[in-house]
Amino acid sequence: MSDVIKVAVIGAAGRMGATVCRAVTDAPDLDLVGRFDVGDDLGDLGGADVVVEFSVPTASLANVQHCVGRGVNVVVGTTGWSEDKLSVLRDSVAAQPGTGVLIAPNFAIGAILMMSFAQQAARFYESVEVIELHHPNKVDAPSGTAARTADLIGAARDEAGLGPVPDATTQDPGGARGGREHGIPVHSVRLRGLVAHQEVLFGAVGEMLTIRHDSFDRSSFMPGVLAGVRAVGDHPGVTVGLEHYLGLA
Ligand SMILES: NC(=O)C1=CN([C@@H]2O[C@H](COP(=O)(O)OP(=O)(O)OC[C@H]3O[C@@H](n4cnc5c(N)ncnc54)[C@H](O)[C@@H]3O)[C@@H](O)[C@H]2O)C=CC1
Ligand SMILES: O=C(O)C1=N[C@H](C(=O)O)C[C@H](O)C1
Repeated sequence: MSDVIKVAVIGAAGRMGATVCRAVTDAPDLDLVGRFDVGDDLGDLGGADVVVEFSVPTASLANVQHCVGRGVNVVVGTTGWSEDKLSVLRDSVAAQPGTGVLIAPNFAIGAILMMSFAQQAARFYESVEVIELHHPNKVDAPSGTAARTADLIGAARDEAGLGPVPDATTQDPGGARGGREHGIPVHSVRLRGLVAHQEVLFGAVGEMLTIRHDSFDRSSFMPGVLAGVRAVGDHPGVTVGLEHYLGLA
């Protein structure tokens, strides 16, 4: 049984945490050794080799630092990782050489492909907008996936020398044009019945390209989470995006 990976979950009582606990329990090569949620003492993390962290943006950095401080690898799904937070985390990880942290804004394979396709398409289109649609219990907007998608598109546009997206709006008292991430308009919809969905709309003269991904169930994230758990030990340092483990980046 020496190949079995011991896994603990932080945020275990949440929608994602509970789904991860079931997926880990069902995987023959993984052993669920700890479930932690708000207020719990993380202590020695139940002796885990790998921790999966799905909590809230305000708590995630401290939770991940607790794990890293003990040399435990972490797979992080929680959103809200600003450059400032990442920089603090990189310093903590540098003090624990060999420890790996994977931060993935989205673990669904189709969502990773959607971001990759959008990055590829970005330089060919003058106009682009991102629409993300989620369940109404989501606390953050825009979604981590939308922010990441806009960043990738914005960087590709910068590299291609494209200017700002065309937009003649001068009157928008209610914020109908949405927010901006890396200069890209991003719109957040919250609707009962939805799980996690995103459309990227590209426009050029006489044509439009739509790239859409839908997660209808949280099971869609589990193959990516488990792939991260199995591989994080082979990727020391901080990695942002599961695409780096999948040969897509
Ligand atoms: N990367 C991905 O593929 C995905 C990421 N997410 C992200 O995961 C996060 C969690 O999403 P959900 O499970 O839907 O939320 P949720 O609200 O159902 O669960 C969050 C859990 O974290 C717990 N929590 C709060 N503070 C904590 C702390 N200090 N320490 C430990 N646990 C704490 C809560 O009690 C709750 O049980 C969000 O940031 C969401 O955007 C969600 C789905 C997929
Ligand atoms: O809160 C969610 O549900 C999700 N959060 C992630 C995000 O913010 O991008 C991933 C997925 O969209 C589901």
